[in-house]
Amino acid sequence: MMTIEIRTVGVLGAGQMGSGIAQVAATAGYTVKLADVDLERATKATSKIAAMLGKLVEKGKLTAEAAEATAKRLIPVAGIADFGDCDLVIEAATENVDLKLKLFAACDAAMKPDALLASNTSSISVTKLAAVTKRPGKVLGMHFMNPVPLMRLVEIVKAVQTEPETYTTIKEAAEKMGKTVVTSNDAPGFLVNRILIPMLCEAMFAVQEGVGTPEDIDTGAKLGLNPPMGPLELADLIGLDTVLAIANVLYTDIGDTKYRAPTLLKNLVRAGWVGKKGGRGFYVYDEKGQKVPEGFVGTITLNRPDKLNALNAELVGELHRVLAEIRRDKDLRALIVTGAGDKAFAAGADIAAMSTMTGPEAKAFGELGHAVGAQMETLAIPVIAAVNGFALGGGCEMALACDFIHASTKAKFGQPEVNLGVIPGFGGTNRLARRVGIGRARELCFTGDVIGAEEALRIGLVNGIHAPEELLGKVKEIAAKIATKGPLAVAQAKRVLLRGLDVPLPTANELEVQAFAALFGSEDQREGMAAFLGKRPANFVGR
Ligand SMILES: CCCCCCCCCCCCCC(=O)CC(=O)SCCNC(=O)CCNC(=O)[C@H](O)C(C)(C)COP(=O)(O)OP(=O)(O)OC[C@H]1O[C@@H](n2cnc3c(N)ncnc32)[C@H](O)[C@@H]1OP(=O)(O)O
Ligand SMILES: NC(=O)C1=CN([C@@H]2O[C@H](COP(=O)(O)OP(=O)(O)OC[C@H]3O[C@@H](n4cnc5c(N)ncnc54)[C@H](O)[C@@H]3O)[C@@H](O)[C@H]2O)C=CC1
Repeated sequence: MMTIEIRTVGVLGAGQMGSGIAQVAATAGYTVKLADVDLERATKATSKIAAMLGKLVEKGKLTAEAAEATAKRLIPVAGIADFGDCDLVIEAATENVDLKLKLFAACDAAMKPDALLASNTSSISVTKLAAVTKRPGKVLGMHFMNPVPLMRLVEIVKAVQTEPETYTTIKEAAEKMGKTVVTSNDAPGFLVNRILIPMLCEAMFAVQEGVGTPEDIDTGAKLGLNPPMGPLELADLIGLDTVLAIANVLYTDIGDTKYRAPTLLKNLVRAGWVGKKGGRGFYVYDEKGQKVPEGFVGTITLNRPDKLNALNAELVGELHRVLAEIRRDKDLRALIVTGAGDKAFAAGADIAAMSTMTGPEAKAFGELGHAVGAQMETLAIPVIAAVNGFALGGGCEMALACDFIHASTKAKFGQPEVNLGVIPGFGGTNRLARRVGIGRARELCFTGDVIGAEEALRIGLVNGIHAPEELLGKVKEIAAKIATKGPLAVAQAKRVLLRGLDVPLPTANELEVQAFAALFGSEDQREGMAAFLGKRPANFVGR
């Protein structure tokens, strides 16, 4: 029986696997139609693939002409209805049996009768998928490995119904994409995941039972068994939702409790911590997908929400103590300050407590506030204010003592002390003037006006504004990014930027050059430059 010649390939699902499959198929010379839940996602993925091809050109691994020709062969489409002229469709949507059954039926209806239909599923029965189509003989599994452009294997899974010609044609297509093929019959997990997933789950059980930390388990596996990644790093890369889905298929279809998923895995997925693609799993990742060691970012929450986190002696004294502890912590690389509740960062110094103060008492309180501000400014690590609501009076001043501020769109800022017959006593005059300029600082301090987040952004009081529910996540991302940089370098940058504000420019430049030179010879300087030259991420130790 003649089989179809493959010229146009449809890829359904433009996530990490679908994008990789589209890239290798287009590189192999196929015209590729890429679809996801909508055209926007498919277009975004296509642009990402084009950027990836650009990087290969920069690295000399692909010619500019080849990259351009490959990018031209990639066409984002709105959905399955556009697969009518495809000779092969490879489904790479989320690992969910009901979804895949639905997508297979829809693809079958849209595709021409002689076209082939493959699934990149990691575990779901291909026989079951074939059975919902009118072309069961033309269906099979085409299981690529992650990351697709780098991994050489494709596991072809024969459904019970798969015709020999379908297998041969797909094997040739996989080989044209530069892959080596192994063949599996249709059984839960096929060959590779039957072996891999129990191993990943066993590593998770070890964490769950407190046998070892994720870091020790991964290091043990890497150095003791020699795979390029540890099992928990690999689980994060695959996607914990995908690992859970595969584990569930193995457990349900084989029926042996040894395949059950660990509660820890279920909980991480419930929390939305699905691994590298979601920014957090067993490890935390920055937006470039680089691992951020945990424990490097600390958070202080001003916690008196019933009084809008107003600063009383107890709260400020506690802050003083905690900051002193943080100064001694050699592991922290960034600190976030935020307010409890959804209404305030801090609505100022406690007015009830201040109302009975004498001049000398007020002086002592002001000095305590300034001591806290100086503690934050002179910490070696950056301090970021996540302003989630009112930041008035002492609250605004506390945010100003942080290195920079991000705010929720609901945040409000002001120095309303003149309404109480006093002036800011915690740095609100001078730090505000340095942040937004003397004219704006004067106006805010003289009028007591309260401004919204947009205006605060416009005048440079805050660096960014975010939806309230996204604020802390965004600030954590920034802090996590800082935590991946050289801690000594960040500390020197913070020191020079602060001290340089108060001295003439030539002196500030001298400070800079001294700090620049002082970093040479540090382990971090050697590591940072060696990592760049070795084309690998740097692993800074803060020495
Ligand atoms: C003991 C002294 C402190 C020692 C620490 C040292 C710190 C550093 C010393 C430096 C001294 C100088 C600091 C400084 O620059 C001076 C100031 O900060 S003066 C204060 C400036 N802030 C304000 O004027 C804001 C006052 N608050 C408001 O205007 C409103 O609360 C606000 C518009 C923010 C919100 O209004 P609304 O939504 O209607 O909420 P409520 O008003 O009902 O507030 C709920 C609850 O919280 C209490 N509260 C709010 N702000 C303060 C405050 N600053 N002090 C004390 N209590 C506050 C409010 O009274 C309500 O409490 P209930 O018990 O429910 O009535
Ligand atoms: N992540 C991995 O390491 C590997 C995953 N696989 C398999 O590849 C498939 C995809 O996995 P990933 O790319 O990792 O997941 P992913 O979460 O990165 O991508 C899934 C994509 O499917 C899309 N999608 C969901 N519903 C859809 C619908 N109705 N129509 C069109 N698109 C839809 C999503 O929008 C998303 O872009 C799964 O079957 C998985 O088991 C196979 C090998 C390795």
